[in-house]
Amino acid sequence: MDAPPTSSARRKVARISTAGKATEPSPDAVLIRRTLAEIGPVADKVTSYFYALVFTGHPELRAMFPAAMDVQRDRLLKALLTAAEHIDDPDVLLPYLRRLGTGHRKYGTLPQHYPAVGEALIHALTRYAERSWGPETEAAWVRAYTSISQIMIDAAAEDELKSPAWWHAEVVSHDLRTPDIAVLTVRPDQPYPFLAGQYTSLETPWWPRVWRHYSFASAPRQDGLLSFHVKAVPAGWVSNALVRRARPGDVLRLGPPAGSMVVDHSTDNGMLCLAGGTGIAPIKALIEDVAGHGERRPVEVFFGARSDSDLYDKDTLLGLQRSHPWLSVRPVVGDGLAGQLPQAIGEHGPWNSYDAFISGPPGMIRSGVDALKRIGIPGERIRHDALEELAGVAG
Ligand SMILES: NC(=O)C1=CN([C@@H]2O[C@H](COP(=O)(O)OP(=O)(O)OC[C@H]3O[C@@H](n4cnc5c(N)ncnc54)[C@H](O)[C@@H]3O)[C@@H](O)[C@H]2O)C=CC1
Repeated sequence: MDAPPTSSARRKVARISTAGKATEPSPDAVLIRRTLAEIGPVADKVTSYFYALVFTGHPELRAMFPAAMDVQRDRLLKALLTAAEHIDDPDVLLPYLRRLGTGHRKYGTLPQHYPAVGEALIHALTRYAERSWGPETEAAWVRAYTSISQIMIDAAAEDELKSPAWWHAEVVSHDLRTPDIAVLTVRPDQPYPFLAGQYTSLETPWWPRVWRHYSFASAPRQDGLLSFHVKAVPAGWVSNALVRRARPGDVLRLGPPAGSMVVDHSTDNGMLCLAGGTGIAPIKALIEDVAGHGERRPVEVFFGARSDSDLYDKDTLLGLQRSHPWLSVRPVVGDGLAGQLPQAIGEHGPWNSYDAFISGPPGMIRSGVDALKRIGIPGERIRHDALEELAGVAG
């Protein structure tokens, strides 16, 4: 996914970030952050105004967004503001924007749509960042948006040469494991290359243009089938449709794979995996990946669930444990994985030569990262999906 940047993208970021090489932020970054600080408290108003400007100025763009603009509502604006905030940091910015650019292909985004969005952004900021706004600030934002949009456009154009904008995928099985959790297996209409531990975006036929992220629950398979573990969450458009409505024969759409919570096969470090609820799905994929590579590195899984019935995939995991002597799976049942986890991990180990993988609700990921750092695993050896992406997982 995060292929090396094109030379034109590299040039652009190099230009905007020259001053950022030092520890001091560049003058543009200072102005941009001042604007962001000013609009922070009125973010909701900025968001409504921004979308109203986009849709009234360019009604043809409305059809690219879902009918109900709840979660989707502030995604685009938030992504642009996040990118602007990191304008000095090409290491973060480039992979982020390239993913955003390729991910936007499934919405039907074209290069000619970007100026309309840029104009709305500048107008919304002019209105709501009155105190910090002026010609210099405006010029900094125009430069930032020009670079941001060009990187996204370039990434989409490059991706177009090698991948479809989306895949159709037919549901081939639907297994209701608990009243709220289903395991779905789908067959994509074209080969779908991905790595174990990654996730995709998924749209159901019942709620057009409402996309949610789901991790693959298996490593890539010979037969090309993909599987997902889905929990229906209250008011979740996509999750309820997938759990309660989807049946074999229904056709979903999938976006491109994303995520960097993948196995580094260049080491034989042990792997410490923490999973909460349906967060076990990508961990199961990682286990299959290690097994498929014929490796014998220790893999230790702590699988947290609120109750025994939420350990819906325990039998599969215990089956894997029986076949693989290097694998150990420990269910941790209770309300506070956060409270129990440090103790559970502390009873085992030492973990200093392990890489860590965390998957589950955002709160669990946050407290899991803290717990792992406390037992001495450095941040760069802890992998998890981006929390802002997970905000769109549930639902
Ligand atoms: N790649 C990933 O990271 C994936 C993440 N998910 C996310 O996993 C979640 C699964 O939901 P459920 O099965 O309902 O999980 P859940 O709410 O039942 O929680 C699962 C476990 O996490 C613990 N936990 C929950 N919140 C916590 C917090 N704030 N601090 C510490 N521990 C906490 C619970 O005690 C329980 O042991 C969803 O939010 C889904 O979006 C699902 C699949 C993949």
